[in-house]
Amino acid sequence: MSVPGLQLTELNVCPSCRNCHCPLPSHSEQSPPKLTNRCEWRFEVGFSESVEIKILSGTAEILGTELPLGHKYTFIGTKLSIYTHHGCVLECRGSPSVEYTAEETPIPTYTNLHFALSKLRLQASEQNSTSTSTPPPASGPRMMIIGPLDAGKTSLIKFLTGYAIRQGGKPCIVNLDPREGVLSLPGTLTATTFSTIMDVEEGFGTSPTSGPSLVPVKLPLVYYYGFESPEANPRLYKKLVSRMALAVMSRLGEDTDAQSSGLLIDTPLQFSIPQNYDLIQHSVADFSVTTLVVVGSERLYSDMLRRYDTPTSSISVVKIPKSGGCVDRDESFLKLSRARQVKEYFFGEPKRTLSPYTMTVEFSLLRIFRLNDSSSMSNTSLLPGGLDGVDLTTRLPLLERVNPPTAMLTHCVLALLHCDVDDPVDVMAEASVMGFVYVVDVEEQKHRMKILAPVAGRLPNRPLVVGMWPEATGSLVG
Ligand SMILES: Nc1ncnc2c1ncn2[C@@H]1O[C@H](COP(=O)(O)OP(=O)(O)OP(=O)(O)O)[C@@H](O)[C@H]1O
Repeated sequence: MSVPGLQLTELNVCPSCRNCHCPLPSHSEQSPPKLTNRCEWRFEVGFSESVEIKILSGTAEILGTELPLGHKYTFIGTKLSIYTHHGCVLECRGSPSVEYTAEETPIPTYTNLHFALSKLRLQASEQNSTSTSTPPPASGPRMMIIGPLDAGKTSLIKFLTGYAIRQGGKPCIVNLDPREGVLSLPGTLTATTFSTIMDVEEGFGTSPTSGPSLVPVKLPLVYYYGFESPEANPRLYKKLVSRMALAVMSRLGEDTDAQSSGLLIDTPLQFSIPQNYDLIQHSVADFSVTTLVVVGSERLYSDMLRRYDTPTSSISVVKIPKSGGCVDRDESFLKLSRARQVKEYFFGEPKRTLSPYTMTVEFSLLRIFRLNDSSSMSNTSLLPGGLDGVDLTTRLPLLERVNPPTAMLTHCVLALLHCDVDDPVDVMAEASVMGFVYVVDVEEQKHRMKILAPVAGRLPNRPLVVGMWPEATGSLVG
């Protein structure tokens, strides 16, 4: 039971000395969990708890990132595992809501996949070092991971990224899943070149902020999609994927190391649904994918084999089992996780607090656009124009001006785009993102709104776009 207002939670009573009222942490300190070789210690931590973990001896890693001895890691609102190749002893302070040791783990399979990719990287690198042509002729593996919901796609990407970095690689991570933001907010598609260690407490790490960080920050290229699923607006989704592929390819062409390290592409669960296989086709073509990895679905694997494992295709299709540690995340967990991502973008996290800046802006100085949801036009055959077989969704503009802004925007996140306010809406929709602002309040009567921005200064004269994802959060201010 907690005390209202003080957010104090009841002390966990130690099971070994029922009445002593000592919190579990001190006891877990006395008997630290010991892991034998090739074991995973899986744990889950709620959003109202925190767990501190330290490796006391041996070797251990979290999704491919090695944990140094004696460093304290703090986890809040997460579901993870610590794996050891050779055994380790760890200290755990706090009480995870779930924790157990698993001897059956897919990590050796992940490791084999890493070494297969590593061989391809080495071949590309050797070829590039002997060639003088620009751009470098050989590319490392371009791998796309597909699979159903919570199959462990993102975890496998993190693992392969961690191992590639440990071998001195510079893989480019492309996130095509708008449900979760990688180094950005949910609702975005991103591409980031990773050459330094990931922050295991934060998932992939942190993007540039105005605060100091122990782990080197990464600079992502961000596009705003603004919906939860690619099915909500397939036209915009495909445009952004093509735009991103173009930018990524030209970036890799300028960097031989990144070119040899190749791509790791994460995809949303909708790719695994048969009626959306054209999304796989589109992304495979745009990114010139060479390896398609299917996680946790026999049917999807067999469908992909039929499509891509043909004598004329140069794509290899690989099957990877779903990890027993993958947990279904319920909607409330995911919602809290998204709200935390938005809050951390503006206010930082306990180890690195940020000071956002609140400003009041007149409506006349703002150009706000709303993304159109083309799924609302799916019944076009019932409309007069739909009878001639023309898809009316292609006639719907991608963006629509919100003028004047209404109270509906309160507590929404707006993306500030890298383009001109007078550009055509189709150009705007494909522009990359400069940053995000949060609408604190809309004063309709006074024709102005209060905005929270991550840095101080005048809002640039650029278009602001609002979508449906991430959904409006509760108030971040006050
Ligand atoms: N070995 C493991 N031990 C503990 N938790 C794990 C393990 N592998 C994955 N998880 C957790 O399971 C959840 C689902 O995994 P992950 O995000 O990798 O799946 P996904 O297929 O990318 O999901 P989505 O379909 O939502 O994109 C995550 O919370 C992840 O941290």
